[in-house]
Amino acid sequence: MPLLSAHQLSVSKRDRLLFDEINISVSAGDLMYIKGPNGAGKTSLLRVLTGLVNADSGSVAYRGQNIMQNRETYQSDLLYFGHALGINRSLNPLENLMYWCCQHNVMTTKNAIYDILSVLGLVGLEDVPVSNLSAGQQRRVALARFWLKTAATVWILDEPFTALDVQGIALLNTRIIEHLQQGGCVVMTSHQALDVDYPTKELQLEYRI
Ligand SMILES: Nc1ncnc2c1ncn2[C@@H]1O[C@H](COP(=O)(O)OP(=O)(O)OP(=O)(O)O)[C@@H](O)[C@H]1O
Repeated sequence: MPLLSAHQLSVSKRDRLLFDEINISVSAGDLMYIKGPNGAGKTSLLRVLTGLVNADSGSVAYRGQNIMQNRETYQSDLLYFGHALGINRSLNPLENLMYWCCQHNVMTTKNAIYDILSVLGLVGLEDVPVSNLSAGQQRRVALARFWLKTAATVWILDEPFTALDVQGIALLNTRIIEHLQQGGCVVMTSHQALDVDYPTKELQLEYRI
């Protein structure tokens, strides 16, 4: 049985049909790459897959159960990384991540977060307000979630490489592959070619007039 499946999804925005009759099946170890030009509907599709918004028609299932009837389990097994980072710019990285862990029922310690921030190249910046960090450093703070929410099976990632430097991209690539090898699945968009040595499923969305 697939971890995540979608059946006959259709979404319109402002009278424009973005996509229809989309079917998706993603199993443990699968990396699915949603491709398409700006405005094609990639983010809209990802948001439907997270359960944040409803499709006009069709359904999404996690482990064979509709996510609307299975909301709590799905949310606790899901890691969604969207365009908005969801970090408070007045708080420092440590405070942001402690708060995020509380919100998402992730058990952690300050020391564990320090270790992850170190992996992410943020040593010495733990106590600096996020507003004083560079764009790439702010993304790295949010990326710490990939190391924190280890129980999440389904990763849905919208342009996760944005603003990252070469080393940051390599770090994230490695973490994604590790997650897949541990039996997770990933559905993602990216405008840059994926630098991963891993079989990829692809879904191409076209810009419809
Ligand atoms: N809440 C909304 N209300 C109205 N229109 C919306 C809404 N969200 C998205 N759209 C429209 O839906 C279309 C698809 O948007 P979406 O963000 O899904 O595209 P995308 O493929 O992710 O684009 P990009 O590559 O630029 O990120 C766009 O034309 C956008 O204007």
